[in-house]
Amino acid sequence: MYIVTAEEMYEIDRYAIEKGGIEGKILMENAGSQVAQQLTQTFTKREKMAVLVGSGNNGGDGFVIARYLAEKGFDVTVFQLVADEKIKGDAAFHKHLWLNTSHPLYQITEPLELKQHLCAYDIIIDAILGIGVLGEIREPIRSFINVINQSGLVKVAIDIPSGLPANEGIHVDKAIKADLTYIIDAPKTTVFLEDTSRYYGKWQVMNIGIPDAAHQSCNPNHLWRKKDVLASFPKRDLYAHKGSNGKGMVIGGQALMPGSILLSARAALRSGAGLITVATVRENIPIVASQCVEATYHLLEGFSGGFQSRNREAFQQMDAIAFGMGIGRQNATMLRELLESTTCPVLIDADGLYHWKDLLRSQVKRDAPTVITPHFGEMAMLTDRSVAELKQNPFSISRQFAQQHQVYVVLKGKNTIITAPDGEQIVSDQGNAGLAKGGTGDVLSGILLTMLMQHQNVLIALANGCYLHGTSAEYLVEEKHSEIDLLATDVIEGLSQVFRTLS
Ligand SMILES: NC(=O)C1=CN([C@@H]2O[C@H](COP(=O)(O)OP(=O)(O)OC[C@H]3O[C@@H](n4cnc5c(N)ncnc54)[C@H](O)[C@@H]3O)[C@@H](O)[C@H]2O)[C@@H](O)CC1
Ligand SMILES: Nc1ncnc2c1ncn2[C@@H]1O[C@H](COP(=O)(O)OP(=O)(O)O)[C@@H](O)[C@H]1O
Ligand SMILES: [K+]
Repeated sequence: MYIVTAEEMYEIDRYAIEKGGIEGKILMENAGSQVAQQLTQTFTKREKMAVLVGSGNNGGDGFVIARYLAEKGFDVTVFQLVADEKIKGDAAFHKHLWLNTSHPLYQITEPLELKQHLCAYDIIIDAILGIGVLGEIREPIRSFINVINQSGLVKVAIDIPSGLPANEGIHVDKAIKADLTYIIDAPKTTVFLEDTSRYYGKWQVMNIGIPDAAHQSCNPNHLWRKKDVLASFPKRDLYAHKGSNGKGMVIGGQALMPGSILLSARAALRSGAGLITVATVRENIPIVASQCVEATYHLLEGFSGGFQSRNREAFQQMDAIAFGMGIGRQNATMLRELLESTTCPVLIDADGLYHWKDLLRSQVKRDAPTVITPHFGEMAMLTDRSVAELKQNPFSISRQFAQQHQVYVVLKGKNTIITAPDGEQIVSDQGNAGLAKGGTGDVLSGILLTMLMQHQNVLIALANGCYLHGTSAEYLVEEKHSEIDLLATDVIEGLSQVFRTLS
């Protein structure tokens, strides 16, 4: 599935119309008929529906929806919230078809008038403003939105809740707070931001027959789904041996933090790693080894001094390395030497990100992929921005940072945004609030480590890893646990069930 900005959506429509030869009127017919079909399955004929239409093509969708609902015997009325002359083109065409049905059309100019009418209805279909909204919401639409939000009725938005911008980085002035949104063709960027996602309510994407070539013409971001994992997940070879399933190392764990490295190692093993070596300080080895008997151990030397040649030899045998879980914030020497002396992918997480920040000013020479996995707080630290600024612009800040430093960025949150050094982006929206606990990030690092050792394409490996992590939490909360009691260790155990659905 794709994720689009408003500009990309217009480009996709243009391509479908000009190159695909599908007229805009037909796309609008498809959009309206698809939404109407969903509405007839979700609501009953006892519920009275008010379709509110504005001046643009979003309003055009509204006329089509109303026509199909009426055809199916639903009690539906259209309220036109703009002057007649504002309705043009494809929307005017579909308004004409609605008028031909001889069902009523009321033109409303006053918010109070709308309020009085709405008393007689159960459901509002919001087709007032779509992705063409620009600037401050003008009167009288502004007041209409207030009336709708205060109505207490069920609000179903078409494509996007009216007034909400499609793109990140735009202040929300005034918008409908929908209970449900039927998104046309592809989710818009604001579906994935903390502040704006709440306006959508539940959402569902309507396929309106736009050819895939139209999407590919503008190379939009991807939303990673099970079918993408199934198409890209490496198959186990019948004659596989532990070497062919990848050798990986997790480096971290101060004396007071054995848990994080243990979680990463166990998650890496549960994700199918051939061999995992835990590199940690002497005090941790018996603790971690007692709970992770499948791993081998490397005594980490040179923590406070230089890089030991024993370390270098061990690191160079690996297919991928994860660094930083519970390692403490002192001394970036080891990370620098690790990055410069290895040719395998290196993933940097947790405290390791503080070491990496120290290295940003000096040039670290590296040809192999480097992956960083910050949460929003760590990303704010790395980019010298506030968390609030990041939450408003996570896509553009991640992209700029990944391109500038030539790294893969996994920006973790409810929606995890994965960015390649060339700017390509994938979103993983799996998971739930049960993951908002200490240790789940360490589990993710272990899963990603294994994916990195087994997949040629780093971006896809990372997207698959995030899918496994989030889906494990979803299955566990559906069947066994709750978001309250779920622990990081459960997420490791839950991986078995996710893998079974992939074979
Ligand atoms: N071929 C297409 O282009 C298709 C478009 N579709 C629908 O068309 C929508 C986009 O259509 P449009 O580009 O006409 O955009 P809109 O439907 O969002 O309408 C834009 C109009 O809204 C008004 N407006 C904009 N900003 C405003 C503000 N701040 N305050 C008050 N009024 C404001 C202006 O009159 C502007 O011309 C999509 O969201 C989707 O619902 C679908 O029908 C599928 C096909
Ligand atoms: N509300 C949420 N919904 C979905 N996933 C979440 C949520 N909160 C956290 N996560 C996921 O949980 C993990 C937390 O990682 P992190 O904050 O690094 O934890 P820690 O460092 O304590 O192990 C990330 O993968 C993140 O995407
Ligand atoms: K709308």
